[in-house]
Amino acid sequence: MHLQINQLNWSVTHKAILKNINMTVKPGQFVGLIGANGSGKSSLLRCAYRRYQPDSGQVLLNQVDIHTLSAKHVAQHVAVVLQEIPAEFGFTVKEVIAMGLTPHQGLFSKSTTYQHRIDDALHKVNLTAHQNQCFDLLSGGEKQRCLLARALVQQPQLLILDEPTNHLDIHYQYELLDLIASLGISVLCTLHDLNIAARYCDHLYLIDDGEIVLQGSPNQVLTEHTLLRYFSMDAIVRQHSHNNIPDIRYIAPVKSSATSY
Ligand SMILES: Nc1ncnc2c1ncn2[C@@H]1O[C@H](COP(=O)(O)OP(=O)(O)OP(=O)(O)O)[C@@H](O)[C@H]1O
Repeated sequence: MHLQINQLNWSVTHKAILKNINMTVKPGQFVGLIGANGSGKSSLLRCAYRRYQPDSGQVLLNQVDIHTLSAKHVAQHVAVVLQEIPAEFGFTVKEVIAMGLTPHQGLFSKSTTYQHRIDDALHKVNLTAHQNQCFDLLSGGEKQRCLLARALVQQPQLLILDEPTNHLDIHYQYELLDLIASLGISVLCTLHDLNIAARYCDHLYLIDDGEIVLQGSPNQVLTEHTLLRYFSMDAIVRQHSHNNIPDIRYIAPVKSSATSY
């Protein structure tokens, strides 16, 4: 799926949050959106999956304006995993995952395909043993994996993820991103861990105060200069010898007006 964002602006109570955003996610591309806290990453994702209506500009899915498409049509092609984990669901893990099939109901309900998709997603996120447990009783990381499984059963062509590694231990951070990368679908994903962004993303967009200020390959974007200027971090950036991607070693935060104690 091809996602194109053109000259998008979005504001809240006259405060501009997103300013003239241009962005492309090509079919099969894993695109990372990085930036400091409050820079506009989640807001941009919300515009991308049509939760927010921009003041101006366009979000195009395969060249069609997303706001001319039905919610059901969008949900059949785009799956979203957010940072916020629902507090009180009252459903079992399996039931939560089955909710991902709602946009396809009628096509798959009660069929073996329906069951197979759920079983496959449970297996992929290693939650088969928890399938009949109440979602509310899962750990934070297990909830995160369950919500990813709910997105996987949708079999989306575009996956939008807001900090998918939140709550995950280091093993599951890598395992889940390996899984997402192996799907071969278009991915737009916010990430705070820049070494993980370097490893998994084909292309990065760096947002600062609502504006895209840099874009390119991880090697082009993740430089010592970028880390100092946009993240106020002194760091040494080398290249991994085996895969040529940036390897960031942080030294110390640089005190700025935003980080005065
Ligand atoms: N609905 C809203 N009403 C008012 N302000 C908002 C709203 N949504 C976002 N903002 C503001 O827009 C700015 C960007 O917020 P956003 O959540 O997009 O940042 P972010 O880059 O995702 O941050 P973080 O890394 O901390 O998750 C923040 O200053 C936030 O307070």
